[in-house]
Amino acid sequence: MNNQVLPESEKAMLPFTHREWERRAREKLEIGPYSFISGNAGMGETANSNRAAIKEWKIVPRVFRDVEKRDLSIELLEKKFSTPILLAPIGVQKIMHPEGELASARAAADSRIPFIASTMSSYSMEEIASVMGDAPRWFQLYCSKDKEITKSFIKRAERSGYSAIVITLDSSVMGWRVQDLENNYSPFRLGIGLANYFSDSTFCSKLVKPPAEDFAAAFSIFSKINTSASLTWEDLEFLRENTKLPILLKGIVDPRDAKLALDHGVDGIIVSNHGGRQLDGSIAAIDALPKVCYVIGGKIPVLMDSGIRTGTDVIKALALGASAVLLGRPFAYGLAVAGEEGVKQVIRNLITETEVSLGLSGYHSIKSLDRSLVVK
Ligand SMILES: Cc1cc2nc3c(=O)[nH]c(=O)nc-3n(C[C@H](O)[C@H](O)[C@H](O)COP(=O)(O)O)c2cc1C
Ligand SMILES: CCCCCCC(=O)C(=O)O
Repeated sequence: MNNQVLPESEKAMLPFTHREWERRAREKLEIGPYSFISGNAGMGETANSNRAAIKEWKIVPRVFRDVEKRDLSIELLEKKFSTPILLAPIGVQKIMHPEGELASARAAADSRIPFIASTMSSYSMEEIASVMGDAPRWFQLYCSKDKEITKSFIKRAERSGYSAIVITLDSSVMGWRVQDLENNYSPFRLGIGLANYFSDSTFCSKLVKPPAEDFAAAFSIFSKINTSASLTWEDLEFLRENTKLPILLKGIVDPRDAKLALDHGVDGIIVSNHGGRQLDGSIAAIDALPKVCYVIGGKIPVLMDSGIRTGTDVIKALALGASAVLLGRPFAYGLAVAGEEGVKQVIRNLITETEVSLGLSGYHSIKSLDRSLVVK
């Protein structure tokens, strides 16, 4: 599939619904990778709640309001974007397609949708940046136990044109992912998702031999320093001191944490429960959103992910106060099914459905959306 341009006949046959993308991805992938993407923590209750809660919110459309022209543009961190959609940080994309992040980053760049590159990417952040030209990109950081590595990642992200740092906080340890345990599957053990580490001079300075010559030793060191479970609010100071880029915190669902984030001067937060992959039985992200937005009071942007599948989901999240949403698994399935073209098609479908839903709701712009559009 490398660099493959799909023939028009195949493009026309690409799916429109999330269910069908997922079905085709399942057909295409081995059970290990497929379950890693689709799987959740524990009994999958958080993931189920994400969808159930979005469904519980209902749109109450308005009429006679001139929706001839519809404007999806937003402003975020002092930059203008043509839609309120970003691609969520998703690691290990080579398990979905050989071109992995390079394909999805190109698709995001083509649609001018910000791409958030994961720490656990299967291509390095520089390789990803190199296919994006000047298109918007952010870097998602898992803070390493080794602060020098964290610093090095931040500097590399700055040098390669990433314009914000997203720090994920809901993954101090890996969630209890039963399907991966049953399948005895881990992309990391296969060396996938470690590109940022293996291309890092600070990380490599700790090795006797380069990762290509002694994978076992490199993997063992990676496993020891990968993420830190001892972080506290004090560590934000260290991060702030080490970059002038905007910092967003991902994985906030409690309004008290939102308030702390605000008090600590972060530039944005992302309400997320990691799509239900981390803590099972936690609050649905969309249900956490209104209270978080209330305490933030519009002072910094509040983004949201976990369960966004359709244009109406986007509209609901924005009406409940989100400044923008992150698209997760839908684009991962698009990538698995048809590489770059699949991701482009998933994005196109979502943007078009969002625009149609905005108009049908009786609103002409994202800016004009308000809380009264949705009820439970
Ligand atoms: C396969 C996979 C890998 C992910 N990797 C990361 C990651 O490296 N960093 C991160 O912050 N979130 C990661 N996420 C979580 C997403 O950023 C996002 O929060 C989640 O996919 C939202 O849920 P949804 O896909 O059900 O909408 C990952 C999600 C998936 C499905
Ligand atoms: C210790 C957390 C590692 C997570 C790896 C990638 C990820 O975020 C995922 O959801 O999978």
